Amino acid sequence: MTGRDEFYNKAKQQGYRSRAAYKLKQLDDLENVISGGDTVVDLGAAPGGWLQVAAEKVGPQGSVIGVDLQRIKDLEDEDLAARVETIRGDMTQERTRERVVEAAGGTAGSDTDEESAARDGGPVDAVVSDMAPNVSGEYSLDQARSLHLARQAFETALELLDSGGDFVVKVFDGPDVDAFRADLEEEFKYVRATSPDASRKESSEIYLIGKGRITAPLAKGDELEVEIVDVGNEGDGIASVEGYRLFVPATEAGETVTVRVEDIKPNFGFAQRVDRE
Ligand SMILES: C[S@@+](CC[C@H](N)C(=O)[O-])C[C@H]1O[C@@H](n2cnc3c(N)ncnc32)[C@H](O)[C@@H]1O
Repeated sequence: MTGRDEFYNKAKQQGYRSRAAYKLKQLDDLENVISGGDTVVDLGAAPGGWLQVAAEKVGPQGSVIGVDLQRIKDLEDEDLAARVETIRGDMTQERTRERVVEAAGGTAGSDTDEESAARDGGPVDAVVSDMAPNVSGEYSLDQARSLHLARQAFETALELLDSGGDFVVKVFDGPDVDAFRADLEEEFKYVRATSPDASRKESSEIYLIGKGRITAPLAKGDELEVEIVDVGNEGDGIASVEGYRLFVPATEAGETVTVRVEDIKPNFGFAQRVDRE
């Protein structure tokens, strides 16, 4: 029996809408991305296999928002259906992304969504994307389209994910995937690449799992007093704010200085001392 038959038959027997349901189960077994009570956004959700699995895992206190170009039929199981909201739309369109943010309880339409989520975290615990383009058969084209969809999912995740939230994204493997992974690594505690057993053997798809979205405890423009606890390789002083590293030029270890935050990255930031202005 091939892998295809095994998961296809299992899905039929167990009432899942797609064999893909087992991929999400395997990804979740590996990295525990969905817990009871979570709010989950499922991108590229039709026909709904991942939606069924996600709705089971979030339990009665959780909720799942599924988005697809195709219409997604309501789940047959009433308990699961009550936890699921679906949106029909194209995730490459800003309007669809706004509808998803609204459904998740965020404030859509502001340019600062991503910036504020980078500081305070957003309303969502996990964003999972199984989006895939219609394949043309020309691999380099399909791969580029798949990466484009994965990047759209990543932007949505940055807008929506709470601090500590997780991201799962499918992408067809190819040369630019390393750069995409490096971008994820800046935003999450760690990133893992995997091909679940339920993926067809001949498939070139991989899933990247970003675990633990990192958010900064500070925002650009904040002024605060910090103690310089160390000096970096470039000679800048380093302060620690709730474990977050802030680089402050022209300071020395042991000094207490007032600084203004100039730039914020997920892992570290830059500030200028203002007590000498
Ligand atoms: C592999 S299927 C998803 C299967 C699903 N995870 C399941 O378990 O049933 C990929 C889906 O991505 C959707 N998709 C592709 N491009 C999209 C886009 N721009 N916006 C929203 N959905 C998209 C397709 O319509 C398709 O339903």
